[in-house]
Amino acid sequence: MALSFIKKVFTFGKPAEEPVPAAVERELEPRSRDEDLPVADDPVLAEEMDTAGGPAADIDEGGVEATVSEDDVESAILPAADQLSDMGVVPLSLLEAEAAAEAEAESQTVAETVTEIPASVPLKHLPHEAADPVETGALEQPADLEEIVEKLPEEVPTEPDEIPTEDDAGLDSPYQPISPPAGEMPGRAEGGIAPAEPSETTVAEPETGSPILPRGFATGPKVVESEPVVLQPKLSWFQRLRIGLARTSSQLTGQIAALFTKRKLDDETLQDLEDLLIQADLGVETAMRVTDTLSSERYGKDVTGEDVSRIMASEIAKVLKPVARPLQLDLSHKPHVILVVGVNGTGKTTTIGKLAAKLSGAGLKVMLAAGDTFRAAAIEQLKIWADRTNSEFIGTKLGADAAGLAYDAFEQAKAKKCDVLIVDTAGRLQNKAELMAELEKIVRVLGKLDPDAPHTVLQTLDATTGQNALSQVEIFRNVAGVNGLIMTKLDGTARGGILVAISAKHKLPVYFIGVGEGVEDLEPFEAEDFAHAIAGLGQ
Ligand SMILES: Nc1nc2c(ncn2[C@@H]2O[C@H](COP(=O)(O)OP(=O)(O)OP(=O)(O)O)[C@@H](O)[C@H]2O)c(=O)[nH]1
Repeated sequence: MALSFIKKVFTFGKPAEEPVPAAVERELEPRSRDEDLPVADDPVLAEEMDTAGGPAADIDEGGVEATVSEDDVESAILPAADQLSDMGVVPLSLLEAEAAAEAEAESQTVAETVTEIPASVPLKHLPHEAADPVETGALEQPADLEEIVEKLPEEVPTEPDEIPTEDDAGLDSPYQPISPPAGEMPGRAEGGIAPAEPSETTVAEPETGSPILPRGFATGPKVVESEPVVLQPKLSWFQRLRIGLARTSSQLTGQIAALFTKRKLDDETLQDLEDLLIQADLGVETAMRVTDTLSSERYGKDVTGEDVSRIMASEIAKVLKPVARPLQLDLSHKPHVILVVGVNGTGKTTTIGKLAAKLSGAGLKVMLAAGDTFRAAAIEQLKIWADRTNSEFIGTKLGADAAGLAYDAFEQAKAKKCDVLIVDTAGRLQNKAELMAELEKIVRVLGKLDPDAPHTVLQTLDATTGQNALSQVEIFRNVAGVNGLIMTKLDGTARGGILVAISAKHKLPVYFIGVGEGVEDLEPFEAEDFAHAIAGLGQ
């Protein structure tokens, strides 16, 4: 089963691409980066607190305290009993007597209510109406609810134990949510994360004699969830692709539909369509293919938006079919080295994690090498992916030489008999000559260990960058010998058409596409599916 999976996703055999030139001197001295990488600013919140002084002590002007008797004090503070009722104040003794009378009345009402319930009804089935003291009149319905709400304390004290912590978050995502400190937890009213409310089913206090358990454990019988868990139906890959490309396709088809409302196909409409397709990043070549085919089939006739979408899907598929190829793993090389390159934030590390999940899930031994030595977070992120995917991991200290790390990684992967070594690299803009030279060096160093290594040089492209992706491919291809592409972030962009333009221009294999941040959001690139999804058609 594992082998058939690998065959589906990857193809074994010698890669079709030219081997990377090798035999260049090894240069492994440590170096530091002189390029500024973007850093996130931490917002600082400050709160000022005012303290008000109390009133000054009652001391006479001469600084001598006045002497008064106890009786004087009492008469000065407490008015006479007959004056109290005029002031709307009831002496404490009267309040106590009233409270006692109320309590007696209440217990009588409850007793009456209980006698109305048939003895045969089990307690848990007691009708709410009968037991509700408001309904039964045992408690008076408050006359003015707002008045009561006003009297409630403004802030409900938060138990530290109720606040979810990083430990509670689980490892479903490689990015761990960071809980704010207890004092900064946003309240439910603000729409943020509210501290968990104590549930009736939680055992609040240990029974007498039972051990005190660590936080997160409870004693008592197994708690049954009160609400059934509703499982979301699993979407097919094509459905996920359609959803991911929805912004691209809805914009494109909406504009096409508007163009072809009650219009016969003439030169002007064809020109408008060509402009529209170019603006949608599909590229001049593909735009002209679509208009030529449409013109030869329907010139002078009525045309609907759907007619255009069908022809567009068919022409896009013709461009994409030659590049939709599986990633060839040559397992006669152990390890098969995949070097992952690309501009900052294009999804290199995430894609490596997704690839490692597929490969190790199919039974291959994988090693991940943290060649992005500029960002501590990138090293940590890759380590998390390695742990999640049961892959071997090799990293080095921040600022160390990336080519040296690649060299060590190759030797370790070989010693550990890994099938695949995937080397992450720091993101770099294609116009930064020095950083691009570092990539060249990584390729040279790997080539000293195996003349064919790196066997695959994968470039990740962020679909949201649009036209800029075209020049990214051009330069990375020249410097690092890119021989395969993965396009990420096709979800949430209206610029998915750029993949068609890149395929038409560079004709490099497109192995996978990413339509989300989850581990399952990377799939082999299928030309027909992609063409249909982008044209807003069914499979
Ligand atoms: N929506 C979406 N987000 C993605 C996809 N692939 C990656 N991302 C997100 O893009 C962001 C950057 O991804 P990384 O994997 O860190 O990118 P990188 O190229 O390694 O970044 P650098 O190390 O800075 O060069 C992260 O938030 C990822 O979760 C995708 O297919 N769809």
